[in-house]
Amino acid sequence: MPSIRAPASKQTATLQVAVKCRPLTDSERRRSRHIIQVIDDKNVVVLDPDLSKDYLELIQNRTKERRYSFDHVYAPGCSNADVYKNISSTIAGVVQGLNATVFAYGSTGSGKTYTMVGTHSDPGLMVLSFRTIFDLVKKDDSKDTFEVSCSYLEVYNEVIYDLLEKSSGHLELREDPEHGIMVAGLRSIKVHSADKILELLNIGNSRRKTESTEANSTSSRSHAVLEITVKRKQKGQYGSQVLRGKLALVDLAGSERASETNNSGQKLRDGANINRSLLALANCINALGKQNKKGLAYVPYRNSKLTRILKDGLSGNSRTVMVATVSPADDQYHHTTNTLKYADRAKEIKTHVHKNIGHLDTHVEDYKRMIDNLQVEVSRLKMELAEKEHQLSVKPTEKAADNELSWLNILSQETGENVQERINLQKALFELEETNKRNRMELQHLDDAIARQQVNDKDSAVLQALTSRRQVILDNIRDNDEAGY
Ligand SMILES: Nc1ncnc2c1ncn2[C@@H]1O[C@H](COP(=O)(O)OP(=O)(O)OP(=O)(O)O)[C@@H](O)[C@H]1O
Repeated sequence: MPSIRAPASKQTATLQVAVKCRPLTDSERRRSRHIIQVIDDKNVVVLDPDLSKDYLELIQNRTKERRYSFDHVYAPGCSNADVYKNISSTIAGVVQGLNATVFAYGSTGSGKTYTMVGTHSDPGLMVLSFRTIFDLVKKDDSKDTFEVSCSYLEVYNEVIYDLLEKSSGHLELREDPEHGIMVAGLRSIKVHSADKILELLNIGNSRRKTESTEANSTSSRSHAVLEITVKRKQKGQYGSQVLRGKLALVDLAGSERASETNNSGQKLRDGANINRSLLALANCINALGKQNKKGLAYVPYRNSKLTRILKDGLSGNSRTVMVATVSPADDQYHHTTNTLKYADRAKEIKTHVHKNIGHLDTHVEDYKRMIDNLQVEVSRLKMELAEKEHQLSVKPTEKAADNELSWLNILSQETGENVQERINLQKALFELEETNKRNRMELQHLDDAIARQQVNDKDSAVLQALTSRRQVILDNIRDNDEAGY
């Protein structure tokens, strides 16, 4: 028997999109022009720095500015606390059993880490969020009891690591029918104060892969996800129930163009992997953004670990905030307009929010999951131990055999990864086929309705609407078919 009750009602929410423009850095101030004008708290204009276009624009009578509107726009003088003011109610919902996701999206050096983590004098959205959670728990005057726990992971080169483990092994994603995507073996630590989470956040950040790149001296080379779970136990007249809210705070690695960075070797490979998952994210945003207007589009979540982890935040049970970060420097124009293009599409994304209500037997599920995680951990430790013991007992003459063995290990690991990849592809194809099956059904209904209109009603406006909808669905089927190749 599933312990989480089917929600009585789901509410549709629209992804909240904010744009934050950072100030010019000292070195940029010497060499760059400021090309962003924040008109008011919802509108921003980006000036095209390419002066050679002046004449062309003039004769085409087109403006050289691009204007965008978002839920919120923050000028360079705004602090992280200013951004937080507009999302604090979303964070507060976590204490009431609702899920929330906040992610920063932008090119390298645009201010994502500054926004999410912040500094001592300007704490970021991660720090402000868990302060709110503990304030609300402390101020709560009901008889409810609370349990707050925290996990912190990074996705680096398409591999998941636990940032709260000193030497974390590779972690795998699992699909739990009840809880969705889970990371097997990820530590979740119970915390009793905001200071404790801050301590864990700092420890995790010190383990995070960062590098000095041409574009940013402390560039994040991995995507980091801090997850805070609040379990609220309520004792009522007829028994107890548990509300479980989950907050995912995401600091993405910076996208960059290989041609701009002068990176080579490992840095170049990192960049390619970072771009691969960011491209997958952009493709998901694209597909979800047009879903509303264009019927069912295939959403390629399975193309990267990052998009699988963010799936709930992008379309499932979550109130979600995207903070698009941009630099005002003229040499960042293409990055800025690219970020704003995706931010603009993200405004169309809908999620479906409901409270996570469980009864006390939810604990049984928790224990099952904990045992599951512990088993993964135990088998990992056993393997490490066996490997160490083996290394200690190997004599020099056995070195060759040992090399052979490690080669075989690598081969078997790679085979395992290949099999997993094929399973993922198979699942993706299955989802694609399902989407198209539903699109074809709608097409059939539309054809029937068009035929009826042509014979009976002959209302030209309705006929036109049906025909254009039919075209949209056909386009969609074609797009989806292309995605399947
Ligand atoms: N609002 C701000 N006020 C002052 N400085 C800022 C602000 N936002 C960002 N910066 C500065 O800009 C630089 C780049 O910021 P940050 O490291 O946050 O970028 P990023 O988008 O996380 O980059 P990457 O993707 O490469 O990790 C840093 O020196 C940071 O201190």
